[in-house]
Amino acid sequence: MFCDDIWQRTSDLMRAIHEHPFVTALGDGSLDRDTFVFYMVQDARYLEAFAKALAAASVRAGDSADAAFWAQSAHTALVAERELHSGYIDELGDAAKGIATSPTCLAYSSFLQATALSEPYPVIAAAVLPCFWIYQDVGTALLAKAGDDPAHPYAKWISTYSDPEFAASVERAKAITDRLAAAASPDTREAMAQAYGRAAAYEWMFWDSAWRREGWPTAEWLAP
Ligand SMILES: Cc1ncc(CN)c(N)n1
Repeated sequence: MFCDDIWQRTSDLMRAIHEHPFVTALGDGSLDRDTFVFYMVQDARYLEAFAKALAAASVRAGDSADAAFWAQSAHTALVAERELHSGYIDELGDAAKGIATSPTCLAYSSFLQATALSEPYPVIAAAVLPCFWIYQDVGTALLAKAGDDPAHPYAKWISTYSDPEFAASVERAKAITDRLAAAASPDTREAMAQAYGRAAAYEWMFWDSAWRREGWPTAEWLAP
């Protein structure tokens, strides 16, 4: 199956994600608050692009149940996930507005939007899959380590991505992607694997860019 294969092929990257200092500090609660807010600001912007890619998948889906799933997921990204973000971002108030969109956030968002606009439907499905699956994998691992402690500073983040309802949506996205891959030509299947791998790499880069609070190296000459 496509998903089993790709999970195997990206296992080194998954280990690096789980071991990244941003992720381990998120899990043990030691993550600096401003670093987390920087991440949340970037993520709120990223989610708009992600939701557009999901909406494109809905438009392109041949099957109406799949179309409804992608449209529902776009709604979840824009409403439920962003609600989680605004709770954390409100703490920073106007200062959040001054945080420039990072190069990595822009690159990942642009990749998803370009894929949504110009690639076949199965490739769009593969490109958005890491956004579901990797977050559920990380959320579940952090819950196992941190436990269900409401006093944990990032409890809401952990419970959002370890939620069984979110896990069900991941299973659905995987099932759709597996079905599309099974019916795809070898070239399309390879393009799906490339798109999945690229998005998974961007997932690591997104944590890393937040950890470094990545800015534009050109900022001293041109405001980003
Ligand atoms: C970068 C990123 N990737 C995935 C997710 C989970 N939808 C997220 N909120 N942000």
